[in-house]
Amino acid sequence: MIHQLNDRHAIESQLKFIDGTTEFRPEQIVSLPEKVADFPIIQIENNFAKAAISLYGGHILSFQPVTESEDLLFLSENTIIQSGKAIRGGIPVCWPWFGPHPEHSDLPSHGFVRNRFWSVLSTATTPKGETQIQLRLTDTPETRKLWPHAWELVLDIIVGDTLTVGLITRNRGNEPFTITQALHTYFQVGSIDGVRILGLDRTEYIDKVDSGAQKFQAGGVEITSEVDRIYTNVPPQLIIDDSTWKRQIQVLSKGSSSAVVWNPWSEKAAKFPDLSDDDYLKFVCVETTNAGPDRIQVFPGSEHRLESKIRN
Ligand SMILES: O=P(O)(O)OC[C@H]1O[C@H](O)[C@H](O)[C@@H](O)[C@@H]1O
Repeated sequence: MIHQLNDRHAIESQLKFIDGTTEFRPEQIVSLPEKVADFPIIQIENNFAKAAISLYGGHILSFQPVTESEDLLFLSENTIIQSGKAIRGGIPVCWPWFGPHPEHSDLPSHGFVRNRFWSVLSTATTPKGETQIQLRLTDTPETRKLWPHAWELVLDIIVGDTLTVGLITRNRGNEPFTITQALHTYFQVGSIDGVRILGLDRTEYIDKVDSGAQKFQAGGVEITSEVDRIYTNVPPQLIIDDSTWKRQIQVLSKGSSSAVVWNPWSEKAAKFPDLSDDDYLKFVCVETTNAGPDRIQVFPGSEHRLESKIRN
């Protein structure tokens, strides 16, 4: 499979497929479905940045501009790469619902595309020399049991000095459907104590740690305990100000009016088998979403693009 992917989609000295089971943190691969012989990872290195993308989950694992000594994304050392399990870290794709299913608690949290293998639609070099990758996923009889709609998802990724991630939802059925979703980015930080998220001052949020109470943000967001919030009517630019590593990461969103900020803090993190006990100090999730009241209706034959641009 890796061989075929490289034959069709590799770009010389810029993009290649490697086998995650042997070449990318193989100790984290726990089990794979029998018919999948390997776990393909796209490795990108161009004049602007390095990145890694897993076809399992359509999941960006790493993005490090050449100007940076540390990856902008956090990926847990303890992540378990296993069929049916979501990868902890990077940019999970939550779709077609964010969080628990609104009616059926037995359905998977954050939808069902985090643990499916995406296919490669195209790879290309842009005129500027950035690398563009498009991944694709469509409905199957199995997904229609979970969500009875016909759809196509395209994950449109550009690796340059900025990482651009566009998640395009197309309705291929005969009726409109409504989605919530997230590009659930785990940002790596020097230490959570030195982090302030800027751009959310004077916005309202739903506090999931306080039974969904509606609250008002005053000033930058500092994280000193468990935080799980859906901010509504957010501006298109947020900044993660990291005083420990003296860097600011910008997050620019389109097709979204909400953002989720999440850190599980110590007690909850200790219960996650795929996080080590002190990992909560090393990341903050600032997620580009359509969540809470920010729901998107997609009509037959039309599409919606959720976009997040990340740069330092
Ligand atoms: O553990 P996961 O299913 O990946 O979810 C991780 C977190 O994602 C989001 O940030 C939600 O707001 C949280 O409530 C959830 O705990």
